[in-house]
Amino acid sequence: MRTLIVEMIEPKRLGELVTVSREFCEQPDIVAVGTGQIPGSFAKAYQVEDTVAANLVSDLASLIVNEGYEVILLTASTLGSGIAAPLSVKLSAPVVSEVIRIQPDLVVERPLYGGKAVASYKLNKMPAILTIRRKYFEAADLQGFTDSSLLSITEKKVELIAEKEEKTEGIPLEDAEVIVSGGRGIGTAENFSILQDLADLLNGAVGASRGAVDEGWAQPTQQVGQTGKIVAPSVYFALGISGASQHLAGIANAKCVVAINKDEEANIFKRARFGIVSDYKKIVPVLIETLKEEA
Ligand SMILES: Cc1cc2nc3c(=O)[nH]c(=O)nc-3n(C[C@H](O)[C@H](O)[C@H](O)COP(=O)(O)OP(=O)(O)OC[C@H]3O[C@@H](n4cnc5c(N)ncnc54)[C@H](O)[C@@H]3O)c2cc1C
Repeated sequence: MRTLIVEMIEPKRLGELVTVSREFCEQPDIVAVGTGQIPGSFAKAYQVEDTVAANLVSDLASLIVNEGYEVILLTASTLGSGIAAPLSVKLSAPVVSEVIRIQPDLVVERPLYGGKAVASYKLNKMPAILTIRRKYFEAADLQGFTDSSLLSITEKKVELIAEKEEKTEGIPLEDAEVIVSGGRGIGTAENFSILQDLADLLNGAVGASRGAVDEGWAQPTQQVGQTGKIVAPSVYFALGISGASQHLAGIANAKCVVAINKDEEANIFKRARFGIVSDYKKIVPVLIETLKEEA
């Protein structure tokens, strides 16, 4: 099937979409968004520097119709979701968002109800647009680079006039292999510093439940869950977090969850591979000391 990837030039994201594309075709085409060389080997590559979704939709739609693409793959990101919805309207094409698995015969799966269920959809009409949830597909190893031709934008509906990088310290939650998250059970904003110490030792990042964010102990950007970040670390520490379904929705793809909670009935223990029923203040300092000795 003729498959088109539309994505920012970022090897990991492109690699994940290339893996997905192999379910539909041997070699996809790409519209690479941004500047720089396009990593990997694509049948045909177009490049567009404009990163504003609203500006890309009309010309993307024309390209898709002219070239006869059948499957359009984007990441479930701000850009991908920003393109997918209006593109679907313009092409009268179905869109399935947050896809986590591709099954045979054009069946795709996505989580529902904050990860409590998985829904399967059969794609009956082409072109079909899929946004793919990050970290559910192993990124393909992209060798070499592909030359591209320019995809010109006919109408700049919105102009990006400034981009100011927000200073965030440490590793972004979405990329972290280890996350140490705290909830309302942490007790105070100051107590979060011990979570940072543990995260630093493990080269990880500090996350939080909405409970902790609502208390003002952590930043909204640190919130994990249904209305926060969807993360997929190798190890996720949940300290003083009860394990509400909305929080669990954010860690559905975490490989190993370690929970420390005073309440042995806490729901988080149902999701945890390792659970310690205790006050985190007794456990975390010991963990930190042990890790320092091992280092
Ligand atoms: C529409 C909607 C969207 C939501 N989105 C999100 C979201 O994205 N992310 C999210 O996290 N929540 C979200 N929530 C809120 C969610 O329902 C819970 O209220 C929230 O996750 C609770 O946070 P918590 O576990 O930190 O707090 P609590 O539920 O108050 O739990 C605190 C836990 O800490 C334990 N504890 C206390 N002291 C200690 C100690 N010293 N040592 C160890 N354990 C201790 C307690 O036993 C308890 O289990 C959402 C809710 C709604 C309605």
